[in-house]
This record gives sequence, structure tokens and C-alpha cells, in this order.
Amino acid sequence: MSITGKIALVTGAGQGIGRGIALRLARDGADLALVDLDQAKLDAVAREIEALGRQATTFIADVSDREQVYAAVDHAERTLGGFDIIVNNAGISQVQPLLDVTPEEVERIYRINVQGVLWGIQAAARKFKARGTPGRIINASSIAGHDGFALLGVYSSTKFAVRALTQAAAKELAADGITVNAYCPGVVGTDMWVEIDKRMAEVTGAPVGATYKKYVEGIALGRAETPEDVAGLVAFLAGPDAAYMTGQAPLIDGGLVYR
Ligand SMILES: NC(=O)C1=CN([C@@H]2O[C@H](COP(=O)(O)OP(=O)(O)OC[C@H]3O[C@@H](n4cnc5c(N)ncnc54)[C@H](O)[C@@H]3O)[C@@H](O)[C@H]2O)C=CC1
Ligand SMILES: CC(=O)C(C)=O
Repeated sequence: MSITGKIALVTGAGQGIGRGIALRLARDGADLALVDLDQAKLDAVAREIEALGRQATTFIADVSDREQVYAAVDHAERTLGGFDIIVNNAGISQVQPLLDVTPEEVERIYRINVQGVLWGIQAAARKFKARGTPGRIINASSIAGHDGFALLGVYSSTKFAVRALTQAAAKELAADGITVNAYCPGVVGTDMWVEIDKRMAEVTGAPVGATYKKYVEGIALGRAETPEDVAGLVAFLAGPDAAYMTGQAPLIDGGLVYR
């Protein structure tokens, strides 16, 4: 119960890693603002959180739109009565050889994966400063933010960019008592990897399922990652034991990329 009574906002909370993070933070005592594009999915996660005895509120926002992200943070504060933690988790994948990628594809993924994180950092930091309280900002990077992966080149570059924003924001906001860190998962068995595997099959001709299998076979601990594995690290970054940690982007990947 290390974050009891704290108010946390999680983007991309309707499924996958975001859902796992929201449920873990609720178990650790936080009340949750859940942000995503699909109301029905958000409602289902909100019911799970309420069943744990915590409050949950939902808000539809596209993280690539700065005004919508600011509105989500305002909604969280107004509805739950405070604002302490933001997890900028929403993101999309893109499997495309670098030689084929189009300007429209680059723009779309940068608007969501990079600008979405930047607007979340801005909105949360402005809110923490206005309230005069310390806060935690936690961003989704990836193993692909430490290593550029073939056919995931533009996606990898967005996750490197998240690490850069995390480091710079940590330096700019430390004097206000705000810490900024990222989490770098490996191969997590969510819809994102179903999509990556399907696209890899289209691009390389490998059978469906083969790319995911190959990646999982490379994991030292011998199994795919779960959203709960990721959520454990995020709970640490949100909690009191991470008070002296900022600007970092730790890997949690079962042993796949070593730094
Ligand atoms: N699945 C994996 O193996 C890994 C995932 N990650 C990162 O973790 C984060 C979550 O990934 P998953 O849960 O696996 O993905 P997912 O595809 O299962 O879920 C992503 C969620 O984000 C939401 N979302 C997408 N675009 C949005 C937008 N513009 N505005 C608001 N919400 C939006 C989707 O509706 C969805 O609910 C992403 O940033 C991803 O890049 C990092 C490393 C590995
Ligand atoms: C989705 C993702 O970040 C990887 C590299 O698995």
C-alpha cells in the first residue's frame, strides 16, 4: 500500500500493458484516471478497479492531441481531487522496412509515441507545479529504445526519443521535486505483438506466429513477458523507493537486451 491515496493517470489503459499498470497501481492503493480511445474498454477496466475498492474515472483522449491530454489531466484532478502520477503508456507499433516507410507513416507514429509522451510530460508537470506538489512522470519506452530493431526502425527511433525526453525532462523538472523515468519492456504478449507478428509475416513471408516465437526463444528467462511483469517496475517507479531516481530508463525484458 505504498501509494495509498495517490491519484494516477494512465494513458492507453483500456488493454494490455496500460490495463496491467492501472490494476497494479490500484492494488497498491492509488485511485485511477483511465485514458484511451475506446469507452467500452475503459469502462471494463474501471469496473475491475472499483472491485479492488479504489476509485476510477475514465476519459476519452487521443494522446497525439495536446489539448485532449491537458483536458484529461484536468479531468483527473477535478474528479478524483488531486494529481500525483502520470504514466504516458499509450503507443502504437509499426513494422515497415526503412526503404519503404512513407512520410504519413512516420508522422503518425511520431505524433502518438513521441508527441503523446511530450504532451503528457507538459500537462502533468504544469499541473504538479500549479498544485505545488511533487509528482512522478513515467514514460513507455522499450527494448527498442535501447537497440534499433530491423523492420521496427521508425518504431525504435520513437522509443529512443522517449528516453531523450525522459532525460531532458528529469533535468528540467528536478528543482520542482518532479521525477521523470521510463520503463523498457521486452516482448509482452499483448495485441501489439499480435499485430507486429502479423505484419512481420506480411513483410518477410515468415509464417504467422514465427516472429513472435523467435523473439520469445531469445529471452533468457524462457517465457514471454506479461503486463504484470511491466506493472511491477512501474509500481516501483511510482512508489517511495524510487524517490531518489530520475532520468532513468530501466530494461525489464527477462534477459534480451543487456545494457
Ligand atoms: N507489447 C510489447 O511487447 C511492448 C510494448 N511497449 C510499449 O508499451 C505501451 C503499451 O503497449 P501494449 O499494451 O503492448 O499495446 P496495445 O496495443 O495492446 O495497447 C495500447 C493501448 O493504447 C491505446 N492507444 C493507441 N493510440 C492511442 C492514442 N493516440 N491515444 C490514446 N490511446 C491510444 C490503444 O487504444 C490501446 O488500448 C506502448 O507504448 C508500447 O510501445 C514497449 C515494449 C514492448
Ligand atoms: C513492441 C516492442 O517494443 C518490441 C520491440 O517488442
